[in-house]
Amino acid sequence: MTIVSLLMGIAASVGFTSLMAVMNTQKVLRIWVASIWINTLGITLIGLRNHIPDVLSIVLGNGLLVTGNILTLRGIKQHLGRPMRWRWPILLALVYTGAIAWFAFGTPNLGARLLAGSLQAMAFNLAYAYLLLRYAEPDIRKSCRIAGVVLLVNGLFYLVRSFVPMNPEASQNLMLAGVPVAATYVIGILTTLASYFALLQLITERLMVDLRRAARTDGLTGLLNRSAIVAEGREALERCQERGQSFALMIFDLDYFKQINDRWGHDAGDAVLRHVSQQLREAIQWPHYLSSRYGGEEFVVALPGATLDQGLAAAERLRHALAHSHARFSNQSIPVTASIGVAVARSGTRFEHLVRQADHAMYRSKSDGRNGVSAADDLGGRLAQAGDSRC
Ligand SMILES: Nc1nc2c(ncn2[C@@H]2O[C@H](COP(=O)(O)OP(=O)(O)OP(=O)(O)O)[C@@H](O)[C@H]2O)c(=O)[nH]1
Repeated sequence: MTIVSLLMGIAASVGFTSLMAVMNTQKVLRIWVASIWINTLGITLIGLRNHIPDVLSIVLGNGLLVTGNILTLRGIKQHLGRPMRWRWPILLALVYTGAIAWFAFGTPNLGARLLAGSLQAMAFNLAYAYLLLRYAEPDIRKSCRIAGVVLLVNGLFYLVRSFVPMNPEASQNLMLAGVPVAATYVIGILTTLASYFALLQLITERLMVDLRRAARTDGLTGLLNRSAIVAEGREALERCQERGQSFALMIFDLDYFKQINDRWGHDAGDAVLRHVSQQLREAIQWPHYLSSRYGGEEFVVALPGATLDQGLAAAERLRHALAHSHARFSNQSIPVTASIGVAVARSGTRFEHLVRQADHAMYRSKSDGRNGVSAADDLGGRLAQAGDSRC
């Protein structure tokens, strides 16, 4: 059984390590790989009981097992985006290792050591399960629920194990502890295997969420990309039309952006695009809006539920914020303005048509001197024009 545990530990450690090479964006995997290797080393030392000094086998072996559990806890907390408070786990580890040492050398008692081992494993597994079931974010909830249940079962298994009677003849030798204790070790191998699979599927779902997010996000600004705003904008527009709500859309294009690139360089241009996206996030002030980088220096913002006046007000806030803030790049201060067009959906308007209407309005802002806001043609023409164009 010791050999089976050891082989399983090595196989899991090697498997997780090779996964880490492929999924190198998943930082939490490194923590779990370390925890699995440490657990495997702990099991190996305990298994070598008759070949190495007791202090290495019993004390260090158990100390490594509890250290591995602390690292697993750290990984789960990181996975859930929660801070780790080290004090309690470390205190528990010290008390546990001290108790093991006491029941090995002070008052030798194999039964007490097995009980302490079961209780610490139970405490950690129940803590993992609680965290996963209680704090999962919605987009990774499915894997957290499955893993939470697996680890809960693992924790309950260790609770039951703490009541399993030991062969009184066993003295201090775990290998003679009797069939019921041996059976719990076999079941323990299976539940540990299940918990490794649970960790794996946590990582897999997180990876899928990250990939889905990357596929809909513009890498430079973190806003939605063009295909995502079209898909999500269409859905939002349909929902508003079904509920009889209005829906405003603004499109804006930075003014003379080519000159920024030519004068300060392409990296400075990128810094300006990031600055614009930051100003956009602060200025829009509308619930559930969708914002995107639609093309090179062109942005689209959808405002579900907004009327034309509300869309124009948001556009003017943004225009003003941009015109009165400079992007910073390498100690340089780069001025930037935008020309904005706003359109509002009529019943039956399609999203692409709304974008075209807003686009026409935006070009009117351009031809009227830039750094301004215009409403789509059938909505009253140009409404605002700031006089402080930077060029
Ligand atoms: N730095 C940087 N530049 C980009 C990016 N995407 C597009 N551009 C540049 O954006 C510039 C757009 O230039 P134009 O279409 O002439 O527009 P403009 O200079 O803003 O002039 P107006 O729109 O008429 O005010 C081009 O020089 C593109 O190379 C990007 O991701 N980063």
